[in-house]
Amino acid sequence: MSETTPTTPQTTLERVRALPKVSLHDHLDGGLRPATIVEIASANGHRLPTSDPEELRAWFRDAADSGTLVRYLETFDHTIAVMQDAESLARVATEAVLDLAADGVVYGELRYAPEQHLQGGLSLDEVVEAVEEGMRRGEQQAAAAGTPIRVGTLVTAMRHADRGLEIAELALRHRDAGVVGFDIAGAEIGFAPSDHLAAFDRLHAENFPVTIHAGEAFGLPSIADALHPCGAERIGHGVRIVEDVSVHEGHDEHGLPNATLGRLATWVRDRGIVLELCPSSNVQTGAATSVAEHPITLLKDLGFSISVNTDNRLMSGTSLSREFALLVEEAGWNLADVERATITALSGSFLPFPDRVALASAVIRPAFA
Ligand SMILES: O=c1[nH]cnc2c1ncn2[C@@H]1O[C@H](CO)[C@@H](O)[C@H]1O
Ligand SMILES: [Zn+2]
Repeated sequence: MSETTPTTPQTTLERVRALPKVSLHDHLDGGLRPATIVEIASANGHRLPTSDPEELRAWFRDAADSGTLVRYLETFDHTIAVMQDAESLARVATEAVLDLAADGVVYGELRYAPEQHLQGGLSLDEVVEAVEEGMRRGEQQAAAAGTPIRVGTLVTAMRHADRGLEIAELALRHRDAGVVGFDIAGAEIGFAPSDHLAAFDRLHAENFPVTIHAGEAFGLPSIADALHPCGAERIGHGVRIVEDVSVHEGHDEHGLPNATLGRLATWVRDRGIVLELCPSSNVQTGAATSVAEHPITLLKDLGFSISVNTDNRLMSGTSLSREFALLVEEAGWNLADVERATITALSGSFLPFPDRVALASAVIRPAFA
């Protein structure tokens, strides 16, 4: 950050917000506006911890600050409860697109698990149709507001449930209508990616891209399982790949940390597997101690393909700009690091290749130049 005026956290945040960014890992049901939750809950009778939007915003952040993934995930009961009819699903999707666009995101992938939105009588296909409708509306409104954004959705299956293949088929049915990829999420310990191998095999037989949450609450075996039998194109989180990296004293001739990589970490780095890292979320679930000490900075310095993400903007009280600003303020990142992570995210995205090239050359490169 080379300028004569001193940089403060606020100015860093504003500078990063003005730059075009790419978001790969953002849960639709983890990013609702508190006022929207209050409004829909009062209409559908769902009881919330508080009906004051600002108190509710704080409640989510505090409750998610729990130290374990399982307790962090309990907070989703209150967002999922207000996403059970077509109108609410479309509204939440539109607002998510507008909120990303206002934060300077120019391409985003939003994920959610359709199987969690059936309590009001919708079918799986109706859930996906409502979300896609809301996404298109969001894109149109963002363009009209002068903050153009393109979004794709990732259809997620819950790893503890037994519907992987059915959800994979659902994703395939909507692949030309906005669904760009497939994911599995939920509690990681005890629920291996290969429990859903039939889904991943089916998707790969149809040349459909997959990302898998792995290496967040469980370690290297989870990442290896996601990559090899399951063939994930990207890894959701993957932060615990650092358990296969030993750091030694000192630095090499380029000023980079001396480290030895195990076979799995070598594979992930050398194949350029894009990791969807989510610093603040990891601090809340206990996967990292702080943003300053988050392994993302070591992984960046060692040449891993890292992207920066929010995971759940509501639960972490964050935005993509804020995640980058924290890395700049607390972990020594500069704007070249922000640009590199943005280009990496774009390269790993499930957008068609010519669209990625166009976005990089017409929007991202010029803004950082
Ligand atoms: O960081 C995470 N790790 C694992 N699962 C998650 C994370 N964030 C959200 N979800 C889960 O994904 C579902 C669909 O969006 C959410 O309902 C939540 O249960
Ligand atoms: Zn996630």
